[in-house]
Amino acid sequence: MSKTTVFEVEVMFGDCDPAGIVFFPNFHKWMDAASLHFFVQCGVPPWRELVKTRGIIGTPLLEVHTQFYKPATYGQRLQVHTCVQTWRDKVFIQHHQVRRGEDVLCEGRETRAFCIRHPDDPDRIKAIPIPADIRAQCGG
Ligand SMILES: CC(C)(COP(=O)(O)OP(=O)(O)OC[C@H]1O[C@@H](n2cnc3c(N)ncnc32)[C@H](O)[C@@H]1OP(=O)(O)O)[C@@H](O)C(=O)NCCC(=O)NCCSC(=O)c1ccc(O)cc1
Repeated sequence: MSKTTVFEVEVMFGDCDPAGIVFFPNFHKWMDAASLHFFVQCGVPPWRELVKTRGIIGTPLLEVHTQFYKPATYGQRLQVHTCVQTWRDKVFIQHHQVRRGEDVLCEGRETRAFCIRHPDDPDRIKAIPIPADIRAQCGG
């Protein structure tokens, strides 16, 4: 079963719209930060190391689905609970639940892939089969 990690966020005034509620792209920014935090917490080296040792540039996003249930505002502390819901051959679905204590504010499901630079074209990237050792580190 996948590990679950928790990434803490303190909402700042500048994260909010004029009505004082968090502007939605910020939830996606925090989910992306929580995604990398998940792998680092599982013992996977950060991408700047993996690119040098294995050519892996990171886990770009292929698809995202998010539902928003309750708003948040500045001065609040949020927790992003992250796990990998599904592992396929080349892609995985990472699930993020953004909570304020017991309250669930929103949930996102991101489809991501481990990618390298395309061997034939430096402007493109290419998904690789999910490395078995990384999957095992994440409890997959
Ligand atoms: C990811 C790709 C390289 C995959 O292309 P290919 O290498 O040719 O892969 P394939 O077409 O063989 O597909 C591989 C798998 O991906 C799946 N796939 C491919 N595209 C998609 C999309 N768009 N949605 C869902 N699933 C997809 C496909 O179904 C295959 O799944 P399995 O059958 O289960 O294996 C290419 O689709 C691409 O370049 N997409 C654009 C990625 C992008 O620009 N994302 C947004 C910005 S990057 C970003 O936000 C980021 C975050 C974190 C980081 O660490 C790095 C970057």
